[in-house]
Amino acid sequence: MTATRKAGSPSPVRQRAGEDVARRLAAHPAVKRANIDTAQIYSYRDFLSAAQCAALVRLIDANRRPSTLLSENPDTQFRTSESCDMDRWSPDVRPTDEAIAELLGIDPSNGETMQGQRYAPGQQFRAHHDYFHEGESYYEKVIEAGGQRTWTAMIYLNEVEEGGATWFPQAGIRMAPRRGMLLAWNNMNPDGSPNLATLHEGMPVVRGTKYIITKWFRERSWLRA
Ligand SMILES: O=C(O)CCC(=O)C(=O)O
Ligand SMILES: [Fe+2]
Repeated sequence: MTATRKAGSPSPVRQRAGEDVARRLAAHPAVKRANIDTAQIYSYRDFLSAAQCAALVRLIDANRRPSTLLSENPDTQFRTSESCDMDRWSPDVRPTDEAIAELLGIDPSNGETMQGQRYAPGQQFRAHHDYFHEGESYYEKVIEAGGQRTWTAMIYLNEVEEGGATWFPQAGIRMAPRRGMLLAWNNMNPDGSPNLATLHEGMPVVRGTKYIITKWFRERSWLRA
């Protein structure tokens, strides 16, 4: 694989989304950019308080079901966690949901439903891209509502005794879960085409349980009027 290989088409709208959000994050005193230039990856250490994290963990425990994948995958071990949708209008969810959109400066309606994820020991989410792959059978359908995914935001809700790091093998970044820490990255290149270097995985939990929330943003409004 060469660095010039393209994973999809460029887009002025997604180029703008990359620039606008990056400018906003760069101006935020609590946000740090990872020291790499192949991808835009940012962290914010204490984005949520311990109490906010605990409340979201309780919601995940109450609503979890096996996680799913968009494309059929013969590897049954690809994503073995449990997930739940977090109702954006619920008073327990709305402040966090809106705070993420506000931090990134993205219209909340571009955000998909926030998901909670829970990984028990041995559970993982193998290396994948969050963007939609052009040419996949699901592509036309998912693009209809909101278009391509641009930014991902993720928040760790607890500390994990061992394992469960988020690893970007191509970018060379590995983040250990830390309660309250938010990670955000642009899934696109500067020209708005999908960025192969955003490949990432949720490594297997070894000891403890890992709780996170994940929020994916689209290039247009995802909510239907
Ligand atoms: O569990 C992780 O650290 C990564 C989760 C992830 O990649 C996702 O939910 O898209
Ligand atoms: Fe992901």
